[in-house]
Amino acid sequence: MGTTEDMTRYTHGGYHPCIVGNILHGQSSSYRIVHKLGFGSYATVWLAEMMDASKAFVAVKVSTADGLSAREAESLRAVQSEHTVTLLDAFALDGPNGTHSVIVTDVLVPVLSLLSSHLSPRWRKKIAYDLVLAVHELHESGVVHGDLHLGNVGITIPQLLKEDPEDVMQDLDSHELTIVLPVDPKNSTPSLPAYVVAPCNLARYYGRICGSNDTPHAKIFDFGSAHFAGSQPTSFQCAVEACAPETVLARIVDKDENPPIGPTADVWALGAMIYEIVSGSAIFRSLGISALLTHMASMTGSVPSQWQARWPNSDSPRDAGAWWGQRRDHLKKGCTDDKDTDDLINLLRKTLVLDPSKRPSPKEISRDPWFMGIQQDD
Ligand SMILES: Nc1ncnc2c1ncn2[C@@H]1O[C@H](COP(=O)(O)OP(=O)(O)OP(=O)(O)O)[C@@H](O)[C@H]1O
Repeated sequence: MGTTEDMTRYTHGGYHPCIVGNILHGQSSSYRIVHKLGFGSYATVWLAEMMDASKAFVAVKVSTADGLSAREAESLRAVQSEHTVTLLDAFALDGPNGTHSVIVTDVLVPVLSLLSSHLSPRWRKKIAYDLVLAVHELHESGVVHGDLHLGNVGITIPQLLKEDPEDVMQDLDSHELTIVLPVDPKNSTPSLPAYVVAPCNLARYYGRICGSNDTPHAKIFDFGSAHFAGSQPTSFQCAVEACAPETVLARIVDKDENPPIGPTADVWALGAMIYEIVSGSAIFRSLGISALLTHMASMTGSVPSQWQARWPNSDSPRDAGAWWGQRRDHLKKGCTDDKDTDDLINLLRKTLVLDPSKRPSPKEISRDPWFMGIQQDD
């Protein structure tokens, strides 16, 4: 993905042409757009100031006008917990490209933008623990996230509410704007914004005002693929680094365009996220989805009997102990000592199990010895 969204998506059914200074009128307040936070396939996300006495900063996610994100607010309402992004407002916005679902939430610092910096093992473990609790709470509410990966995890930044809004704006990067000027004036259309804005670097701001000594508090966002257990998501998304084997099998071998995604796929993703939080890199780095099955079998050692006929090279000999042994040093860099590393590998091998019915529940994961010490903080 580039640093700004794909311009061709500013069309009917696509992105809303937001620019800095726009005011959006919600149900509980109005919001003045002051900067860009990010963008995805289904939305642009903006830093906005509430236009009330609080002048609080919020994140405003303006979805594409294809209706695919219409259920995000509904799922979020069902799961509100301290480990999911806080829903502050939800409303519809009519514009030149159609009707967009808008949700307003608290501002989070994307965790991926922080992982490369020096972070203590305890910091990493606390993030992992928050995610386990998040998935437990989601499943208790009957909701499956359906697209869990570290790109959808952020750290809260309560300091943002305490700082003077003018100081915050001064401390954030200045706006990097690219003018949108069609070569042929006849192609000018209200579907396009006057300019596109590069997202601000919230991680740098966070590093400056919070530092890495703070105890982090992680939350999950992007509920665009969330659905009630037993139903289907409106859109299929699967991040290669956290996609469950049953989903890969259905997609690649059975050619199912919209495979069912259940709670156990969230648990697989949890294992993949914990690996990445500690080691700093994804468990199946730089692989395409079609290569995943072979690597998953090497990691686990064998393929469940019910899948053997459909799994590529299912009967090749494999040594899962050697697979984990090769990654031990890498994982140890994010752990406190040898025991901590061994406990982590035990937890990962218990969680990243091919057969979905044999994976532990998030509650069981939260009681794992690797989390001892962190559990007592809660
Ligand atoms: N609450 C938030 N606080 C800060 N930044 C956010 C917040 N929500 C989203 N973002 C930023 O905007 C980006 C896009 O958001 P999101 O993932 O919700 O959109 P999407 O279109 O549903 O994405 P995808 O293509 O992954 O489905 C995120 O990667 C993140 O950088």
